[in-house]
Amino acid sequence: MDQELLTIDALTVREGSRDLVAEASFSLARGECVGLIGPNGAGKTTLMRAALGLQRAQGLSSLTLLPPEERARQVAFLPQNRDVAWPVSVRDLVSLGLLPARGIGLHVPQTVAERVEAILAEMELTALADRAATSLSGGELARVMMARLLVQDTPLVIADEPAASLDPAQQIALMDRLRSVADAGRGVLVSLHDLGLAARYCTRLLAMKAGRIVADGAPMDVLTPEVLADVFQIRAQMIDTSDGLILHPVALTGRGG
Ligand SMILES: Nc1ncnc2c1ncn2[C@@H]1O[C@H](COP(=O)(O)OP(=O)(O)OP(=O)(O)O)[C@@H](O)[C@H]1O
Repeated sequence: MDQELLTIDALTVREGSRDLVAEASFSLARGECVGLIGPNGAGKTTLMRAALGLQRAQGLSSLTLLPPEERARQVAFLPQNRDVAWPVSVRDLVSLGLLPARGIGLHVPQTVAERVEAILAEMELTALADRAATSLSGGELARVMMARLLVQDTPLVIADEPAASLDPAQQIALMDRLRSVADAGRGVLVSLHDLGLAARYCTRLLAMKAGRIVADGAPMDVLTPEVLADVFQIRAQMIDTSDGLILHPVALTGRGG
């Protein structure tokens, strides 16, 4: 079985005279939960979209070599923009994730319906299944979008800031789920702003600064004082506990600095 789920080679996204993503290269193998970290505007979303073929780029992404139907079976994507334009029910919204599997039409095959109910239950969304998605709170909608992502059961999952707007318990549940996707032999690429979650749950981190991947490795090898200062302009207190690494960011200077 091919272990590589994604290969990116010298991927570059140019806008005018600026490289939003500059010569990004990495591979992602089965079993990996790769956290993409970096400050606002570093290029994380642009890199993910270019890797998926949603944004024009130079260089190689193995996903863009696949025909559209095969790409849809290979990768599921959670975009940062979670706007829902119509008052579609939660159940239907999650079911839409399976469009490549079920085809367009009103008829939902029994196996697809069962899978949707199972993921709704797993994500504690059964009670909300008949609610209009437009009536949900931000955190509830984030969980629905996660359910729509996970229902697809693709070898590769790409999620852009899935932890945004979730409460602490839901953030932990989300990261547990993403990690178990990787532990089951699939692969995850996830952008995160919470460096503590990234350190505890990711098997590997990619740090981006101004469009470039400037560090790639195990969390402890990436979250060094040098990288934290250079990429994030912070330092951090790190405590190794039985619950995993606790990382508390503080400013380089000033209060707490
Ligand atoms: N179409 C565009 N034209 C010009 N600049 C763009 C375009 N799209 C994105 N950018 C710029 O590219 C940079 C990278 O944006 P991107 O959304 O990839 O960053 P990010 O790391 O995901 O940031 P955040 O953490 O804030 O979501 C930003 O400075 C953004 O303003």
